[in-house]
Amino acid sequence: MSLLELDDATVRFGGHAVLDDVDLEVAEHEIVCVLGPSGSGKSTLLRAVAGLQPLDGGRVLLGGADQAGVPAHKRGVGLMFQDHQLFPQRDVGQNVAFGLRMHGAGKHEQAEHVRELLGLVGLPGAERRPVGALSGGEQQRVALARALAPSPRLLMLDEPLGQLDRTLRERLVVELRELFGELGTTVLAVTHDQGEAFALADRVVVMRDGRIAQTGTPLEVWQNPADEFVARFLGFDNVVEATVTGAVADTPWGKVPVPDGSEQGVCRLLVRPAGVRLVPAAEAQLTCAVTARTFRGTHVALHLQPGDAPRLEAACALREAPEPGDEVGVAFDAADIVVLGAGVARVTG
Ligand SMILES: Nc1ncnc2c1ncn2[C@@H]1O[C@H](COP(=O)(O)OP(=O)(O)OP(=O)(O)O)[C@@H](O)[C@H]1O
Repeated sequence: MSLLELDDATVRFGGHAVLDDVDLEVAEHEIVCVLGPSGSGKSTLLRAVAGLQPLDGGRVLLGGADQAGVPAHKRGVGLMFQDHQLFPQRDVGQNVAFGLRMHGAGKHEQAEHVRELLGLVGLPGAERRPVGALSGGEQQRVALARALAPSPRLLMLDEPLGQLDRTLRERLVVELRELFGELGTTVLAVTHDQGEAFALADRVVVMRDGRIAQTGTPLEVWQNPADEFVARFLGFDNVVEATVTGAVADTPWGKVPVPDGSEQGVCRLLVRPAGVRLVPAAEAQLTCAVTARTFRGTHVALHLQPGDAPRLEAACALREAPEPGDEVGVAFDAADIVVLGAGVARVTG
């Protein structure tokens, strides 16, 4: 049975549905990340589950029980917000113990549990440190320990690493995943950063205008974005109109191969940058001018201009990367080409 179930959940503000008939299930021990542009309804979804936002329609069930009328503090869910909301005048230990005191734990029991939690989040012995003297990453860990303290059956994180710098975020996200795995915590997190969602989640849910645009494992969503909106949200820009006949699509870039079993007819087509290969002129399907190249650490991103057809983004190894102004030959790989489902292209925020 699912630990959390949303059943046609709807929230309206001023007549506009900010959550629009949302169905979602989160299994016990699962880590689900809700991803979407600003304003797509991610925080509203969390608030509705937490009991901080009443529903205008549908149901939220926790452990199979309808939560209608159940106040936030009786739902057994933990919430951690972006801005940590620690109590600045209290020390680390008092902050972490806050939720325990609310649950009536004794002093000794509290101290023992706080010690354990601070060890878990990588801040052993930090009980007496003033919160104001901690770095952003340390504050984040304290906020996490505080949210975990009452052992919530569901932990909800709203942009948990939003304010931290990139290196710290990348490290913490790995630590969080390990920690949740060890503890068997069920997690529903929201973020607008796909890297964070993909690194943290067992399953991602992409939201658009209050609705779920796609759900799947990070790999499924990355490999097969459901539509143009999801593809563009993930940062893919090589999307054009095409007509698929058999194993070939007619595109503004010429004929490109598509995977076996692709839907036939007029469609939107995604060519992932990895599917644009630089080849010698004799093998080229298309000739392009290199207009820009950006070093991305693991690869080089190239902007290619093929005559008057739409610009193409390609990815290649540093040692093979041509210079801006060079002419290159291009061939396409079916494995990195996706026939997208119908969906109107628009990414906000
Ligand atoms: N209390 C409210 N009253 C009126 N409108 C609201 C209220 N709360 C949220 N909204 C609107 O609902 C929409 C969704 O907001 P929500 O905060 O859920 O989006 P989000 O995806 O979490 O965005 P962000 O990533 O910017 O936090 C936005 O258009 C927002 O302005």
